[in-house]
Amino acid sequence: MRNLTIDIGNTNSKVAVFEDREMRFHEVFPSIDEALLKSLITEYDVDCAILSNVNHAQDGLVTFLQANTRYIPFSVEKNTGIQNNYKSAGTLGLDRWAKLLAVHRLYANTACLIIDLGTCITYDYLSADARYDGGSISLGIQMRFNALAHYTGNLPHLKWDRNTEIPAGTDTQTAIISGVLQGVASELEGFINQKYKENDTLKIMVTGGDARFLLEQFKNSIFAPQIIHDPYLVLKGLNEVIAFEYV
Ligand SMILES: Nc1ncnc2c1ncn2[C@@H]1O[C@H](COP(=O)(O)OP(=O)(O)OP(=O)(O)O)[C@@H](O)[C@H]1O
Ligand SMILES: CC(C)(CO)[C@@H](O)C(=O)NCCC(=O)O
Ligand SMILES: [K+]
Repeated sequence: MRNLTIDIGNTNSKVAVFEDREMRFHEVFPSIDEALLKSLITEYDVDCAILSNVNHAQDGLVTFLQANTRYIPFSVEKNTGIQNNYKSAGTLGLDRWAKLLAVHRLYANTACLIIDLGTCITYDYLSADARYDGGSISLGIQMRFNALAHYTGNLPHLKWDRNTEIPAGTDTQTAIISGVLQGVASELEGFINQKYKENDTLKIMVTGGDARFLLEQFKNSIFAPQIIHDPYLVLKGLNEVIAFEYV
């Protein structure tokens, strides 16, 4: 069975086609429209489709998928066996839920801290016995640069270059870069350490457009061997909903 999985984020949209659990196609787009979906559905002879959208609603896309595929509505009701204790399950981001479903399948019986460095940075912990009690939502890297410029009179707007090392703050420009990047690095270390102290065998699953920042910062840390980079966690989780029910 060929499944079209779609992850509409706040910056980019990610699309993948799976044949059962094998990924056949993957691409990142600034946005997606019916023409794009139509070409994918035809080219890959898609059977089922599933969508997570944490951006503004795009009802047209849903209507299109309903008409042209076997469309599977995604919600937290689609559950492969996680005990979900999030108190506002109805407002839990579906991208976060999809990642939990993915690690539940990929690393069953293993405690996982999922860190997504996207538009926002999110932290979600799934215990070895598949209990989810929630996590944290924090500002993304570029968003921090944007906010410093937006809420001040004197700070310039900097577009983050992903290759920059954390500088010493010796002038306005480097002071901002240092504050943002060292701030994120310290935050990541704090969240990881907190969980690592509870369980030093946990896996640290890293995803999102800025994942490489974490990989680079912690490549020599004690928990480096436990870090796993998986850019496709949301899409794999979406596919798992279909694979679990229909394969
Ligand atoms: N206007 C913007 N606001 C926030 N981040 C931006 C913006 N433009 C580019 N970015 C970059 O994109 C990153 C997030 O998007 P990216 O696609 O790389 O990750 P993502 O995991 O797909 O995010 P999302 O799923 O939230 O769209 C940001 O951290 C930043 O580096
Ligand atoms: C936190 C984001 C923006 C991360 O993409 C998304 O998961 C979302 O919109 N969540 C809704 C709030 C919540 O997860 O409780
Ligand atoms: K909002």
